[in-house]
Amino acid sequence: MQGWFFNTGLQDSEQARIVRRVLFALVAGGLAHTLVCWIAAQLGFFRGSNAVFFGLFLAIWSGHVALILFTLAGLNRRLRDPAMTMPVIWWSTTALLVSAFYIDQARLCVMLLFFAILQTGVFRSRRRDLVFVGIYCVLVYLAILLLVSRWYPEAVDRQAELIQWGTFAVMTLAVAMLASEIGTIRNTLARRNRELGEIVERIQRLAVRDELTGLYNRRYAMERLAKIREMAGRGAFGVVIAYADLDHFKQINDTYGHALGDEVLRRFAERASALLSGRDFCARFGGEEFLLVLAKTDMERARSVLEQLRGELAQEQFEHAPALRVTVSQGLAEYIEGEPLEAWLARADEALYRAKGQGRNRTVVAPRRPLEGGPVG
Ligand SMILES: Nc1nc2c(ncn2[C@@H]2O[C@H](COP(=O)(O)OP(=O)(O)OP(=O)(O)O)[C@@H](O)[C@H]2O)c(=O)[nH]1
Repeated sequence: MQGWFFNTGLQDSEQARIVRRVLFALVAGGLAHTLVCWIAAQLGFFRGSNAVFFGLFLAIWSGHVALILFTLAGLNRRLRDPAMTMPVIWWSTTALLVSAFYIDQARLCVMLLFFAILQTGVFRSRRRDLVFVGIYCVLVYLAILLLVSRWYPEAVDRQAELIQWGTFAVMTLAVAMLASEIGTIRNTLARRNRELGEIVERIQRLAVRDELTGLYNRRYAMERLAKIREMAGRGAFGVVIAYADLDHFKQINDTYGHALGDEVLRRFAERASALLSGRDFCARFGGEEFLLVLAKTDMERARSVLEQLRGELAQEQFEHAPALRVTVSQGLAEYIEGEPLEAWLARADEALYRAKGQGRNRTVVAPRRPLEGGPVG
């Protein structure tokens, strides 16, 4: 039972689409079936009284209505396939077969409706399920012929009926092969779609992220920083930026190899990301240079975060380089109201330059200086 029932979390729009489809399949299909049988009955091809005819179609329509009510009540949501494609196909095929038992001269006409039923599943069902229902229909159709020719030999032309059955069986096989072909195309399309989705996801990621560290790339970081600066410019909050540059990184590469250099870059990214929160972010600007943006922050807190980062990095242990100690130089600059983005970045860069010049492994704060031609807060 567990395989059949579970909650799919179906959306309401999807459920509405399913209800419309089930309604259409059962009402339109049911009407077509009833009409064909009714015409056959008017032509005297229905073997049975009016009571049998009405009793039969009352039973068939009760089944149709039950399936419709089941869907309208939303109980289909709990099925593995909420669209109920196969249950509807199995039920409609059975209804068709039962009516075919009573209709002698127009039996094939009634059975041809099976292809209309089958096509509702071609795009939605598994090949195997359609093959099963095809075999079921062909065999039960044969069983009906054998029973009718045994019980009512005067009502059937055995040879003609068998030829019609053979044609029906071949057509069912052809439709099953077509369904199989469509199934293969569907599977290929689904796989391609999946692959395409993954590629799009990767491209979107690459457009904003640095592949090695997973941090934002320079282009995206600059976009975000410009927006944050705008908000800060409206007096919403203070922002501090920091350039961070790993010390003697070339030497690390030369001594331990490029792979370990990459590992160092990743560790720095992890440490920095773990320390930042909310709107704060860290981006890789290229090589071993990073930009950290600390929003809603004053210089005191920013400095303490950056010092913590420097301290944690110095404690990092590397399995393949136990003696390695990684240090970083950092230059901080707090946003001054009205300051252009380039000037703000240049101040942070100058501070970093000074940190390097003063012997590295330190954090230097850029002085707040008046803007040319304008007051500074
Ligand atoms: N492993 C690795 N190395 C990189 C990557 N990108 C750039 N580099 C290397 O980073 C090194 C940067 O060296 P430099 O600019 O001389 O800086 P530094 O050795 O850190 O010296 P200072 O910054 O003055 O302390 C170069 O050797 C680059 O080849 C990368 O993605 N992975």
